Amino acid sequence: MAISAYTRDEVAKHNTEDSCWFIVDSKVYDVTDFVDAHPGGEAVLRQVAGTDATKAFYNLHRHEVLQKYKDLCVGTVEGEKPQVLDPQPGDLSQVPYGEPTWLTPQFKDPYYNDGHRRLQKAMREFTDKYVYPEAQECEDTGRYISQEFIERMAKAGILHMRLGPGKHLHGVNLLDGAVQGEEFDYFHDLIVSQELVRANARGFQDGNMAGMTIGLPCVLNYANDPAFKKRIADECFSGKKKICLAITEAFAGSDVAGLRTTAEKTPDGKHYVVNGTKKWITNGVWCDYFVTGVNTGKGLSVLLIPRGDGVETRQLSTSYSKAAATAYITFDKVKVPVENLLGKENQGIHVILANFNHERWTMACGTVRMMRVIVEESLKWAHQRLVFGKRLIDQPVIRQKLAKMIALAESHQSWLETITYQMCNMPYKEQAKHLAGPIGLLKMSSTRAAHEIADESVQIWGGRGLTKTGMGRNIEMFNRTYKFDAILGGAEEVLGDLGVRQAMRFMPKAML
Ligand code: HEM
Repeated sequence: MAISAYTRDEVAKHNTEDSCWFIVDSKVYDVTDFVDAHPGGEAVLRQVAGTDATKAFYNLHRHEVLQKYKDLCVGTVEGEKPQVLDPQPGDLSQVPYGEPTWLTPQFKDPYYNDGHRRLQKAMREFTDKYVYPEAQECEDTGRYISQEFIERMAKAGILHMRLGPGKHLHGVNLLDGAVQGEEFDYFHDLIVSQELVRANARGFQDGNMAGMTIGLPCVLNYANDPAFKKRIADECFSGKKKICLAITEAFAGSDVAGLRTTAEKTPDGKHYVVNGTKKWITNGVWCDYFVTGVNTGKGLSVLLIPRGDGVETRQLSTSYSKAAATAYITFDKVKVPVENLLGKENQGIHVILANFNHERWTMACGTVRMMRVIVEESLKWAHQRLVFGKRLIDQPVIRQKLAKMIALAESHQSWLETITYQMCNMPYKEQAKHLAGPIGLLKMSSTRAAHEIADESVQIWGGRGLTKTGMGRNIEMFNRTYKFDAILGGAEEVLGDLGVRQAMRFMPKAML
């Protein structure tokens, strides 16, 4: 349909009961049939009928409202061009500090190659087109991730990529050839993690197969039978079956030696019988497989327990969305074949520890990207919000807050990239020795920085930063949920201590 052009005088005539038009950013909107449905009420729209309502609109709405209601746009103002950026799926942000340095055209960077850039572009488009709408709906309603969406990710190779570099990626079609599985390194991994976070829904972020990301590596690395491993991997990577990691209990969190879920062998030696409970198990509500930490008498063991007789899961209500499907699980005389043992009996601690660094590093990737989202949102808001006749950005106190937020986001991205570079260039076994400490410190420091950014941003946004809908909803979401990263995967204090204890091991006899 051809877009009509109207003069401002023509628009001005549409200020009657039967015809209500106004201008936003040189575009003409006919809201005559929408006034009754307008969430902000009819009166406010009637007050601006026939006028240019650009300032009023952007003081009260996010730009995406206009994208959602684009059908109300009937034309443009003759001789004028819209000034406000209209981001499309896949676009990079043009807001200063809205993207990391390597995605900012005027800067050079030492780490990323063409393959990384191709993957970033493909992931951004996928996230904007498919992840964002699914994430926002699930986050709001608490609905669980849909099977259709899981299969879409499986087809694009995203489920494979979530586990990081490795043989499981070889020969897999990754986002229509954006990257070859054989080339996939930790910078690709970082890109996947950081792009997915842009769906701005912390509960859904975990609901989006986080259990698989931390549970399936235990099977890939520690299954004792190749056929068994292949079957479980195929089922999970295709999205047909879902898997999660079930270690934590109400009795014991980080202290895995205190686990009270027991597994006793049957007299014929063919099964374990499992009894006990698990708490805060991400995705547990809808999972088919539980990679479970159990006490086998002389130590900890890890079993892959399929959902079946004696396994019950129920939803826990936490401060993020129910879309995360966080579960309380009970195992009541559950019979598990001995073939489902991962690693060796009583030596399960190795199975659990092996993936910790990757999990923590992935969480740091997410936290650091979310910090940047908050910086970008706050910069936009400070430029568009008018109070006492001035923009917020014109107040020195607001600029101070932004300066602190930008510095925290930028410095943590740089530190993250330095560590990622080491991960790319160090054998996995060496990483446990040399990088567990730095990764622990990075995660600890990122979540402390997130705490500062959440706090400062709410002060900038005021009531909107405390409101779940509308302009400040991402600020509200971040302020409510940043703590998940400060607790899950190792609490800040535990990780800080780990970082210093690792340094102590390498301390020379250096005297002052
Ligand atoms: C095409 C034009 C418009 C559309 C599609 C629209 C849509 C909406 C929507 C969806 C909301 C709910 C909050 C949100 O999601 O952001 C809202 C709230 C609101 N709108 Fe509009 N609106 C339009 C124009 C305007 C204009 C021109 C004004 C004022 C002059 C206005 C005043 C308000 C107010 C006061 C609220 C409540 C804000 C709050 O709770 O903070 N709207 N509008």
